Amino acid sequence: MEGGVDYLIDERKKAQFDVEAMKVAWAGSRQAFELSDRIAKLVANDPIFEKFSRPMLGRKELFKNSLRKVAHAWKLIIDLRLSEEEAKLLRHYIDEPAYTDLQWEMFIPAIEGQGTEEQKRKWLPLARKMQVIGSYAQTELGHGSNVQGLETTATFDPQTDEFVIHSPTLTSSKWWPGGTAKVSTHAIVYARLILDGQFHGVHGFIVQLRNLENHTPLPGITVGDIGMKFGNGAYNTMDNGVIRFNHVHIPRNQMLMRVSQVTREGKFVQSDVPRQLLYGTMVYVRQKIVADASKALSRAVCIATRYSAVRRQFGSRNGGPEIQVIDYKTQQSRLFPLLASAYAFRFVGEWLKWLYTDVKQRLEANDFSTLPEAHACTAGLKSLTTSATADGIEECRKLCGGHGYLVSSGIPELFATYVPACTFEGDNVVMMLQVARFLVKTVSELGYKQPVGTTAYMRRVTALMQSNCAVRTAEEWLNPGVVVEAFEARSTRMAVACGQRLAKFENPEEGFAELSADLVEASLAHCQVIVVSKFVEKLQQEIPGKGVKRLLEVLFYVYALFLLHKHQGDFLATGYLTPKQASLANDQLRILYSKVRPNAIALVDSFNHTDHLLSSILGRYDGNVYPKLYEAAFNDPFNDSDIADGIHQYVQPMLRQELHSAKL
Ligand SMILES: CCCCC/C=C/C(=O)SCCNC(=O)CCNC(=O)[C@H](O)C(C)(C)COP(=O)(O)OP(=O)(O)OC[C@H]1O[C@@H](n2cnc3c(N)ncnc32)[C@H](O)[C@@H]1OP(=O)(O)O
Ligand SMILES: Cc1cc2nc3c(=O)[nH]c(=O)nc-3n(C[C@H](O)[C@H](O)[C@H](O)COP(=O)(O)OP(=O)(O)OC[C@H]3O[C@@H](n4cnc5c(N)ncnc54)[C@H](O)[C@@H]3O)c2cc1C
Repeated sequence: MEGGVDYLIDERKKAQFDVEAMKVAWAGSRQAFELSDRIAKLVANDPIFEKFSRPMLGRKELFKNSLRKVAHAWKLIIDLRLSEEEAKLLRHYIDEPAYTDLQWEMFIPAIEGQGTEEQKRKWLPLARKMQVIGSYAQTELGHGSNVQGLETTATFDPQTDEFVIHSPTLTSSKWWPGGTAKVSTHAIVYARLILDGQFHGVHGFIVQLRNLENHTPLPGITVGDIGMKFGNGAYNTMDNGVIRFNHVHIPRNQMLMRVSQVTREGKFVQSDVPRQLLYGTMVYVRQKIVADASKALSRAVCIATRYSAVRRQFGSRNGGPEIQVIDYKTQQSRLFPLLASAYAFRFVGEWLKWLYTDVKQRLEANDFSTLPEAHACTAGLKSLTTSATADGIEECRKLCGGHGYLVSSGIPELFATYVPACTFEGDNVVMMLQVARFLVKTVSELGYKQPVGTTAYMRRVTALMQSNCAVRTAEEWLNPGVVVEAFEARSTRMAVACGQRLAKFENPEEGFAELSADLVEASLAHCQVIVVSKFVEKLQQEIPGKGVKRLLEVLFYVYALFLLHKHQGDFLATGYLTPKQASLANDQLRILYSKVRPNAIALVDSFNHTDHLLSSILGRYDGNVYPKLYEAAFNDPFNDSDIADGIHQYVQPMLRQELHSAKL
């Protein structure tokens, strides 16, 4: 049976909405759609950006090939005069972790956020022209999450007007910074500031690592790669490094001094800027990671959905075709919530980008009032979206059955590249505990301070604690107000319950540690309120195109009611829902799946992913899966010869019972 092509043609005819308009809704605007479409095609049509063979390359070849791609991309950026936004898209579509990610997403933002005007004037033009290449060296062998526990020291030497950067212990070795092992010429190194024997907190320092002429490490610097990482290809295109400093001297003006300054005399000056701004780069990157989650999840979902329409299994009658696996209700109940999550994450990512831009403008004007909210939102949504996306990619692999385990399905490499997002830029549990601190504070202040921003719903604490859900039929769940209220009530009740239990502890920190598992659950509930509410806000906007808004509404209900079903224990335990109401939500969910079904292929086509980006035989746009799987198997270099190396040496002696005399 080779009819995958016909199956997808038939599926596309079933769509009940305007796919081109949905592409625009997904992209955010027509202009954003046209821009990303143009850059995606530019990459897909350039043979240098080929990536299908990546998992078969050895590490050195892989890395060199990655350097070649970056150089080619930089040449394109210059030749075609691409803007920063276009260059960012180019990096996205090349789809290969590389040192430039650190340059553009961490080194430059760190200088922008934590540097003085003078430092920005000096370093940013150099970095933007790639005349210096920078990385972000915060994590050490012994500490990653606990930034205040870092051991690297930066001791001021008043004689020379320099800082001495030093790694006093093995565990103080910088460990993980991307781009550092082989490429970066500079790094922002986070170190303990020591002035006249006194510790003044952890700060960022611009440290030159390599000679700009011959690329050798500078005296006092030992640098190398930390070794192969999870999966073939995947994150191994990145040179994550280890660095050891042996009393390396840098000029005083290379400490990032927007937050605090060190004078020529070696005096510490704390400005009005809050210390937390030192963590500002992480807020920026967490926001970006949330925006990227929908890109990764939508890729996996696109592959699994197209393949589920092509794949047939069981149920043939009178010699007719078997059932498309997408028609199994179990397949739908696993796949469609992921499809809906991709859209939900897309919209919350768009909102978070707006929030970040607003906070950034305020910070530039020395208004720090919204920083705690921005920190809680970026930390929490980073945790929620990356955990769900990593789990979702793995679920998509299983939805593709055995073929999903093939590298040529595109899923293993996507998974291996994606999963570290649950750890980097803040371990997901550690991040949820940051949200918990914010929530606990909000709840403890409820009596005298009105919560604002994403916790504003807790102003209605009395109503949310006392009233119960009024739903009586499955149909009544199709009301955004009813759905959002259910999430708000559950979240408020969980947060208040945590607050009440915490109040019983004499030592609040001890109580926080003891209740931390419950606090993480309360934080997740709050973050789900944000995602659900932002989806509703999106639906309140004008969304042009036949049937587009209706389908997005269906996806909203799928997302929200699936979460409600998954976490029904919380909704029932907090007493907002009755078991009957939870069961009605589940009945509605089944009805919603049947509304998604005819539109499923068109909904994943609306992501506008090229075959190059998907790099998946199962997810091909044309559905021509089986012939191409067969072809790829025989194109694998392992099939170059019928007789593999080692057969004559190790297998044949066994067959001939001559192993005793064979040389092994
Ligand atoms: C393209 C991208 C490639 C990505 C490659 C990967 C790169 C990396 O991974 S770089 C390394 C990233 N590292 C981390 O993310 C480390 C995670 N750890 C932390 O962020 C922090 O250390 C912490 C937040 C977990 C704890 O910090 P600590 O100083 O111990 O802070 P407290 O818990 O005592 O909190 C003090 C106070 O500050 C608030 N706060 C913490 N972080 C931020 C922030 N980023 N922005 C604003 N405010 C922040 C925190 O909420 C506390 O507030 P109060 O409760 O009001 O005191
Ligand atoms: C692919 C990749 C790229 C990276 N790139 C960079 C980079 O460019 N620059 C850089 O500086 N760093 C980088 N990192 C490092 C990364 O930021 C850290 O690994 C991350 O912040 C987690 O810290 P950790 O490794 O110390 O984990 P740990 O904190 O040691 O976590 C181990 C376990 O302990 C738990 N845990 C820790 N603290 C607590 C707590 N307070 N309460 C409850 N549980 C806790 C965690 O949940 C986790 O389960 C990278 C990491 C990876 C994987």
